[in-house]
Amino acid sequence: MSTDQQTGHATEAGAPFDGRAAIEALMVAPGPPALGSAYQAMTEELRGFLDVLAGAAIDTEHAARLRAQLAQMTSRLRGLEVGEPQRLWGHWTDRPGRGQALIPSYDVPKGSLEASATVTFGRFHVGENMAVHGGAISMLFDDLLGWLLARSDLPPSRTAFLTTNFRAVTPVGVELTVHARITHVEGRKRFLAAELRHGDTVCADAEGLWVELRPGQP
Ligand SMILES: CCCCCCCCCC(=O)SCCNC(=O)CCNC(=O)[C@H](O)C(C)(C)COP(=O)(O)OP(=O)(O)OC[C@H]1O[C@@H](n2cnc3c(N)ncnc32)[C@H](O)[C@@H]1OP(=O)(O)O
Repeated sequence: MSTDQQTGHATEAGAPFDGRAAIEALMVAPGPPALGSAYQAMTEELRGFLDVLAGAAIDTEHAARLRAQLAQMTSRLRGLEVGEPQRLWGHWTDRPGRGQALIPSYDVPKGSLEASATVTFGRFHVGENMAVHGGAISMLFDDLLGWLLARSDLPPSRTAFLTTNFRAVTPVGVELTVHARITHVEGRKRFLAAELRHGDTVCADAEGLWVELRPGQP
């Protein structure tokens, strides 16, 4: 057994990284519940920080002070860096948001072919003119549909394509509804669709293909 230098995953000597096994391993919480609660609270605080920072008009002195504080935190964390399978970020698969701040938190039930959830974008995700950035919306769809599949009984898969249509401006700071569904499965191919609404207004929708990973496929 050796360690993949890039990902930190344990591999049989000379064997390639196995993406399917890595996704399956993620279905177990990476630590005890107390750490999960603390980590989830920390990522929620981070989301709040990024939203306030993205909306704040700070002065030069404030920016310099913040930079110094962030640099201090970064250097404290440097010594704690681990490989991909050991990291905690995004791996709290037993909790809404999974302990990450890339996209807003949402929750979908396990084992279903479709799900609805609520989600609120903050100012960190603003593109311009108080509209949510289109890339953030696509990222939400990719994550949500991938997560719906990960929580289904189907074997692990990966996004092959994702097409997003932006139908109306997506507002920031208000609760939105998102609906995701697995529309059909053909062999290794899973076709999915999603819709993001603000009240009765469809803000965006998406269609995508996920392809089941073969055992041993990266
Ligand atoms: C804890 C979990 C957290 C979940 C939430 C997080 C979600 C985040 C999700 C991601 O960000 S995933 C990262 C973004 N995606 C990638 O990096 C994928 C990169 N691409 C690949 O790895 C491969 O291209 C892929 C696995 C998708 C497919 O390669 P394969 O070699 O397995 O597919 P193959 O060529 O055997 O094709 C299988 C079928 O799919 C079809 N196909 C593959 N790619 C396609 C494509 N792009 N468009 C249309 N069809 C496609 C292909 O034509 C064929 O159809 P048929 O069986 O009918 O002949």
